[in-house]
Amino acid sequence: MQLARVIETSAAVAGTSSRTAKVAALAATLRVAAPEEVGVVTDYLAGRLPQRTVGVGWRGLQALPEPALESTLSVQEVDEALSNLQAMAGAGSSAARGAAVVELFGRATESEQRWLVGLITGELRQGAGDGVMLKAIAEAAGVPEGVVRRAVMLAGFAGPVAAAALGAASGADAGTGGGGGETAVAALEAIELEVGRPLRPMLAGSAPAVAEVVDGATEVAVDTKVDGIRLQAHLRDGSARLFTRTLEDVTDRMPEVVEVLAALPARQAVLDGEVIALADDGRPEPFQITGARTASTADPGALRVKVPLTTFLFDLLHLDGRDLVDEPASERWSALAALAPDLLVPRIVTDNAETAQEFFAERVAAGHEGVVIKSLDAPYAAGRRGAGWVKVKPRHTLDLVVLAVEWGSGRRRGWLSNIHLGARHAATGELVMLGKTFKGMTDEMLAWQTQRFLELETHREGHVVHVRPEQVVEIAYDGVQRSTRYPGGVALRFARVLRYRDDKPVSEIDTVPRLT
Ligand SMILES: Nc1ncnc2c1ncn2[C@@H]1O[C@H](COP(=O)(O)OP(=O)(O)OP(=O)(O)O)[C@@H](O)[C@H]1O
Repeated sequence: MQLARVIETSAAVAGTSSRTAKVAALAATLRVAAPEEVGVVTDYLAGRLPQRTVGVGWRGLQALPEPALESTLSVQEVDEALSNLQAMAGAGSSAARGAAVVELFGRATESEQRWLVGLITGELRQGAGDGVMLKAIAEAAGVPEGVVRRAVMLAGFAGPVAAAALGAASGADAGTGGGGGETAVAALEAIELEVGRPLRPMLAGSAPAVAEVVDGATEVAVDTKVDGIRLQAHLRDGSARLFTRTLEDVTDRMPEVVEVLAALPARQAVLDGEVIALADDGRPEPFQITGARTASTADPGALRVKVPLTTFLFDLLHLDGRDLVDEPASERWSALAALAPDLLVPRIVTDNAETAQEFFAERVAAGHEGVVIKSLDAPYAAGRRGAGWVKVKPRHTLDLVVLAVEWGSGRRRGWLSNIHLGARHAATGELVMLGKTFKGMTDEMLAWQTQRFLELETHREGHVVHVRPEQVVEIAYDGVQRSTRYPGGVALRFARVLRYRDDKPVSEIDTVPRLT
């Protein structure tokens, strides 16, 4: 497939707010991609680089060669060129890398150059969110969406799943007319959990109060919500590999966590949990401390002494040859409790709303973020924030993205201060401004954000610095009010900054909240 076709589809998806039209455009393109390239095409349309990084950043893409006049690049050629670049990232000289960039970009037209820069720097804004992509794969391969969702959970990414589904469908479709669906289902069902390969983590829905979830009739687990970093651990024969919520391998950063987990009495296991820095008295450190520790790749030997991490586990997805994802939560917990009794997240099981409320209050008083209330019979399911896990926190918060920032005045002269906040539109995936805030920032934060946002600057309008929408910020607010000023029709009441988040990609920020 020509790269131009992918770019055309990407523009069509970004250009419509209709979910159905987005799905149709994506499915039509996936259908005509050759089996060996459909995985890469899917990744590109999701704005994801299959190589994840290629050792070339924004700066390395500033001075590009003259664009080609005619479009000739194929998806496969681009993929090969990017794989070569990645291989050079470790070994090759920067001159050789520069030459490879010039060679690839010299063959690209102007719009292809622009699009490739977006792909490589991770800033393509094309509106092909996860849900839309899953639906498109299901439609193109003629299989139920649930089967695709499960395969993506287990494989971690949509690309390989599309390759399996559509590779199988195209093989079987020839002449049989419609037989592709069944073959594709079989191909998708053959995708299994693999110890060592990260799978998508289960996420939580949210509720404003414990009493709305605990109804007095059904027993549920009420877990402490530990405010650290999500961690998925894969144990194999005495070694452990650690992955973040976004499936990044962070094994080398957390030797003390590796040691604790590798010592568990299992040959093979996949564990889900949270790591956090605790103070000497056992109270959680502010999130910034855990965040800085886990983001740092510098000297883990020294960091583990200065800011040791404590591991809390809350789920077990595989144990010694047995997949547990489809088992009820209570079974998974029992197996986890037998395997790692000293690492369990503190929890109670109750059907009583008052008991749950007391536990919630006690956990919050102990410095934790809140609770996650879990159905005892739900399977482990990623991809949809459902009723299986519901989080309750003591205040309203949203994870938003910074769209622009204003130069401060008075005491804040010289600092970038008032940030413009964007949420994602639930239907279109576009970023929508919800308001501004300069509240809640410490001097340290002001200094940090001034530097950070100057790095992300795209252009200026008067005292407003527009930035690439990459920095996620957690905001506390008192309510949502109607607004004619902002395009989403709503604005946040008394928004204030809690912290900047680097552990969450912009694709997962919150959607525009409803009026409260
Ligand atoms: N006991 C627990 N069970 C499940 N998740 C927990 C638990 N303690 C802490 N967490 C964290 O809470 C998150 C669940 O909330 P959610 O799925 O909404 O993720 P999130 O969007 O990162 O939310 P938040 O910003 O509230 O942490 C998990 O990703 C995990 O990192």
